[in-house]
Amino acid sequence: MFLPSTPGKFKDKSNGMHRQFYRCFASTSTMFLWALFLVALTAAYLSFQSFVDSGSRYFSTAWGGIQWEKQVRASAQIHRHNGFSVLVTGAAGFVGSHVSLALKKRGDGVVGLDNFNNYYDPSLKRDRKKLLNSQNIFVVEGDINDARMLAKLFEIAPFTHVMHLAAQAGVRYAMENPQSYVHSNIAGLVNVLETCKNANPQPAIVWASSSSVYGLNEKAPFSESDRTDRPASLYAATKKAGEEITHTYNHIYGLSITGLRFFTVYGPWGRPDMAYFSFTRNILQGKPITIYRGKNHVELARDFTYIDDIVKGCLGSLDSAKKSTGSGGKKRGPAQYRIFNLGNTSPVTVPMMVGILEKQLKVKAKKHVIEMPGNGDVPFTHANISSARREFGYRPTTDLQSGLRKFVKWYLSYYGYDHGKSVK
Ligand SMILES: O=C(O)[C@H]1O[C@H](OP(=O)(O)OP(=O)(O)OC[C@H]2O[C@@H](n3ccc(=O)[nH]c3=O)[C@H](O)[C@@H]2O)[C@H](O)[C@@H](O)[C@@H]1O
Repeated sequence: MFLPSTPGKFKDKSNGMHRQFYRCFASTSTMFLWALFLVALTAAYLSFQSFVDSGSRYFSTAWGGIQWEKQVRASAQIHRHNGFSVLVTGAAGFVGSHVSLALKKRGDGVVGLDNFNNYYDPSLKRDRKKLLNSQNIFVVEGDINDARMLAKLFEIAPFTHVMHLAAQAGVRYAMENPQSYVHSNIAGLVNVLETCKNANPQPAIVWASSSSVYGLNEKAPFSESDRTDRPASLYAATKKAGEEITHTYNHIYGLSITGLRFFTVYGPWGRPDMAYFSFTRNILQGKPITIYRGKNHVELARDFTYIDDIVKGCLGSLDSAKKSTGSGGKKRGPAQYRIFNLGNTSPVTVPMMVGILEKQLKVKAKKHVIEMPGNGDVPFTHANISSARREFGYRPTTDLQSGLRKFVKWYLSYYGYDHGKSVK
């Protein structure tokens, strides 16, 4: 039975209606029907609630519950004077795991977040997670597109900083799976920013852009003020879009933002999809490697940057980041917006990189040299790092030879000479 919401109208109805109403309730069968209706209503409500509560299932991850909240809270705990509480997205990733460990080591609170997707062998991510767990860093299994989960994290732990490293990486894979770049690097980024903008207090955000935003830029070395409007891959385009998107959140909501353009980061616990890593595996397995070459037989070159130098750059960025000025979605004044190159400043050609690997692995590579396919690659990268040096004393100290030595040592201890065969 529908009861009008306006009492006046209800009163205007005749007395007959009151009698009808009474008779209706007096009948036992009607009462039984009412009871059934109420039971059905309650059941429907409860199942709707449980559907809403299990929203995270949509992202095929598990989060929530008292135990989970306890772990988040403990992990976010700060253990040094004036320390930070940092949410690290992509914490089971290459850069994310290293940055998380470094922050924890100096006494900052760290909560990791990762969706453990299978872009590359997830068992490597699981092992990185184990490493973080052994240092009392809790890694939440969740997706940056899950707004409810992110809001919950901020409710439990008022993070001072967000180190946003979760992304769909890789330049050439963008041709195979373009949507994954939009999903993580655009939609996911916006979701992280939305959460940060609504947080009270708002955290300062440091996030990973990419050297690939320089695209077809030919002026070397690359400076932050150089053109970045000619990306050569969808990956680069999504990172460039991220720079514009973060700018709007800085402008409208007063979020403090620092974007870091990483230059081909390598090292222990690295990404198996990257050339130095897959070359190592193939060389050890006696399989051929494909070396791309530019037009007119020009060798490709990269400003390979060792992971420890990148970690120093990330921590320097966090330490020099000013506070966000807004709160609860409202801007209170202008906030800091920065972009830095984090490179090594000394590009090395790909054949030279292969030569270093051959020496350290003591195995000759079976090289297959082909013209660079039109797949989004750029011929060379070279960072000008004077901005980061000025701002927080960024000074890379590891050359490719020493860095690859450390990588090879790790690779052999992790996979062994033969285990490489079972790796994807
Ligand atoms: O600097 C960056 O911002 C980017 O660095 C790397 O991208 P890339 O420099 O292309 O790194 P690799 O995929 O390891 O390639 C390194 C070089 O090896 C070459 N290469 C790659 C693969 C291959 O089979 N053969 C080959 O010659 C590439 O053309 C490139 O010149 C990362 O994969 C990106 O996620 C990151 O954003």
